[in-house]
Amino acid sequence: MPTDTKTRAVTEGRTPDLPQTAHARNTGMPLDLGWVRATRVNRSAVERRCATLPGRRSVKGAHQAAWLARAISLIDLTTLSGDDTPGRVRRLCAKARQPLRSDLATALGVEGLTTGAVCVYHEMIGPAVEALQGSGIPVAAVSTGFPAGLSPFATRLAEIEASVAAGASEIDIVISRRHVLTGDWQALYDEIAAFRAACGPAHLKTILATGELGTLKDVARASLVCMMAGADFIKTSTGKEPVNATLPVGLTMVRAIRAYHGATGHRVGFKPAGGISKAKDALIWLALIKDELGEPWLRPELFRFGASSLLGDIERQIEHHVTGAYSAAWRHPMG
Ligand SMILES: O=C[C@H](O)COP(=O)(O)O
Repeated sequence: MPTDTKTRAVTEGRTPDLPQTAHARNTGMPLDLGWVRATRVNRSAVERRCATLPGRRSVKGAHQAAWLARAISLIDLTTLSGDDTPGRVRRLCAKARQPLRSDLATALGVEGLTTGAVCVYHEMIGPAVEALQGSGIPVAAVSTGFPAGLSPFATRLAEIEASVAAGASEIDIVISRRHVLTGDWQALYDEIAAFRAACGPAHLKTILATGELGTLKDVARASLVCMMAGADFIKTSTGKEPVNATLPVGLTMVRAIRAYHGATGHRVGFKPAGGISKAKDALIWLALIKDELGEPWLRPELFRFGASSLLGDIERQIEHHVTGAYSAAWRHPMG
């Protein structure tokens, strides 16, 4: 297909232009222990459903490029390394501002496309805020003793407040896994409600660290409790657990979001994170969200990928779509 035909098809099928309706924050609700304890998950049904996703939902050509462009707009471009430096964060922010090479963005008709956010540790908020000035791209900070979440409670609250004061408008907290593992739902609710209060205007993303929760039933119950306590997003993983974002965990969480929306009218966002590094996997996640939650969730206010290396692979696939050739992965550095 000649490039101009491809370009037109992508532009017609482009998806980042969804109407940006105002999104009311989840205000939470009192802890409903009856609902929490009655929640069950049929693991084999979930696994069967997930097994059908990769084959059934493959999109090709211009549609695939359009979905990949949409995926870029939904990435929390992340660096969470002990050796992060202001220079690395500035390079990452430059990538967030212009995630696609300009000839590729032009060919797809997505000039001005940016990632959904940049996600960093507290000490890197300053350089990120400075580098993103004027771009409208939010800075997200991981918090509350990320990734284990085992520092003193007062320290975790103070960390949130410090990150908001430093300019983070999204706070990715880690929950106390022990509250889930011991079934202490009141303690989990109280913790998340306090984190939400400490966030003030910043949006609260609650990381469940699902790889450490044991069962899908507890993933569903923890998801509900976090939403009842006022989470704006529920997020799978820190990226540091041995098992991170899996489709069964994702399906369980989005069904909890759907149930909560049905009961309260509040739309809570979803962020799969950790180990999502291939464009084809991003497409499967988007298909899952479209099937289970529908189009309203496919925008940055309600869906993000937490990913440090996904963008590079997406850029390679888009380059292949536009030019017919693949470039080496090293030509798409992140930071
Ligand atoms: O929240 C984001 C994750 O830490 C990123 O994980 P990743 O490095 O496996 O993409």
